[in-house]
Amino acid sequence: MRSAHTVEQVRAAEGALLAELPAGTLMDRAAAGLAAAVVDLLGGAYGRRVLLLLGSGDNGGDAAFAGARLARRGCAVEAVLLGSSVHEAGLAALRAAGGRVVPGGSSGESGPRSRPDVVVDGIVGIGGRPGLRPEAVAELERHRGVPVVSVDVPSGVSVDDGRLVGPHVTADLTVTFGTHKVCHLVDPAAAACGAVELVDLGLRLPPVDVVALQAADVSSLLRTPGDTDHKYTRGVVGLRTGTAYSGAGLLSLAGAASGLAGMVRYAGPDEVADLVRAARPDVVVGAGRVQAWVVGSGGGDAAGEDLATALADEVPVVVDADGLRHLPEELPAGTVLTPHAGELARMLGVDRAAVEGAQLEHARRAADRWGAVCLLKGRRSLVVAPDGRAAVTSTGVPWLATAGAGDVLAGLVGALLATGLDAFDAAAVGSWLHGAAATLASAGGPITAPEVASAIPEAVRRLP
Ligand SMILES: NC(=O)C1=CN([C@@H]2O[C@H](COP(=O)(O)OP(=O)(O)OC[C@H]3O[C@@H](n4cnc5c(N)ncnc54)[C@H](OP(=O)(O)O)[C@@H]3O)[C@@H](O)[C@H]2O)[C@@H](O)CC1
Ligand SMILES: [K+]
Repeated sequence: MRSAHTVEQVRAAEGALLAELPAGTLMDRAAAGLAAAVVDLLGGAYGRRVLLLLGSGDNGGDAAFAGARLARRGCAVEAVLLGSSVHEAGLAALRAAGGRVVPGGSSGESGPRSRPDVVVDGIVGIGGRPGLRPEAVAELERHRGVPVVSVDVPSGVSVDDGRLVGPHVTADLTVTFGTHKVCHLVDPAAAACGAVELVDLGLRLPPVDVVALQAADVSSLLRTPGDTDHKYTRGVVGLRTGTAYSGAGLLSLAGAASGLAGMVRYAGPDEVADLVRAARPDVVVGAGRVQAWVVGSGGGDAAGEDLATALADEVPVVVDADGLRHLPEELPAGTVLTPHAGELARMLGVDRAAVEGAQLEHARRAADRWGAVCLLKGRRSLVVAPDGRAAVTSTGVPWLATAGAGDVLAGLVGALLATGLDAFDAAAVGSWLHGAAATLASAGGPITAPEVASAIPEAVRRLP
């Protein structure tokens, strides 16, 4: 499991370790990992040109000490000082190793002589305020097109919630220390990190609020049938979907009928039921006992009634699409809401752009407001529990942004709920498998929602 900690948690863990270790040990570990990552990126050290952008804090210190290591390995290292002060020990080490300070701004005679092979962003780390100063923006602009390695975090992003406020660095690689920070996992900041590499510092860290499941976590959460299981003990998922738009109903069925639950029931209107019979002989048509319901996908105006009927059964419910317009004041624990940014914006009475810019915050507001799990769909879908715990989905491909993919997801999450997973795990595992199935189906090319549903069993087979 990839875990992200808050700045406060990192500071506390760092403080405890600093008290036990000789001065400079942690920064030395950080700088060694950073220098190694830069060499990996460059494919070597000797003769490579490295430009360091140094701010006034320890983030600049990390970059300067890494620069000293790179200079000793034969890199030509130059540094532009962008802070109100500089990490003196780091700068002294850099100079002693042959690195030199050059002025920023327009390239004069004493400025950097040639285009660097890599820019190392040591402007600010976890002590930075969101946004960048104009000199930093100008310096970054000057080296546009050169690969950027950010130290700890891309400078300028909002570290603890993944928001982007004002200018920020967009990195190709971010080398972080001790643990992931929220901005490495949560969009939109996560998209500014590029690849993220974690350097272990030996910090002793507390339990976390934000995680990203990995394949092994999904594998251990998934309920696989045992010898004595039959279809009812494996769980029955029911769908009241497609009441207005039968296509969405069929897609939610395709997600639900991916083999994870023991049985799928369809309880929609007769004309859609006829289509279901023709398309899916494995689906049982007609209402009956279920362990979880899926409502809302393609529900249109009937979604409110579908939701009320499903809630009356007192089993967990997935509420998707049109169902989200009919939420009661309170929902039972065990409900999963699956909005995209536009739907969440409407639910909370805010602009879509506000949701997209602060995804974790808004998903938490909805989870808290309705006492339900909120699965906010996006490039990195977020699953948030009413107590604030969050799981970020790191699987998937941009091709997954396609009509009907959300209906498949709702059905899949319903099937997982029916197998007995709690709402948070069902949403997190479902979202992970949905992304993994999309990646498999895509193989680099375009995909359709039915193909994503068809690839779910293969995504499960490939789990460790
Ligand atoms: N924790 C750990 O375990 C370890 C941490 N380590 C490292 O330490 C880093 C944290 O260092 P830190 O605390 O010195 O803060 P950091 O982010 O470098 O700079 C803050 C200073 O920058 C300034 N400033 C603020 N906002 C700004 C802005 N938008 N734009 C421009 N400038 C801005 C402001 O100073 P000012 O210029 O305003 O005087 C402020 O004081 C951490 O990310 C990691 O790299 C590792 O060495 C190993 C172990
Ligand atoms: K940085």
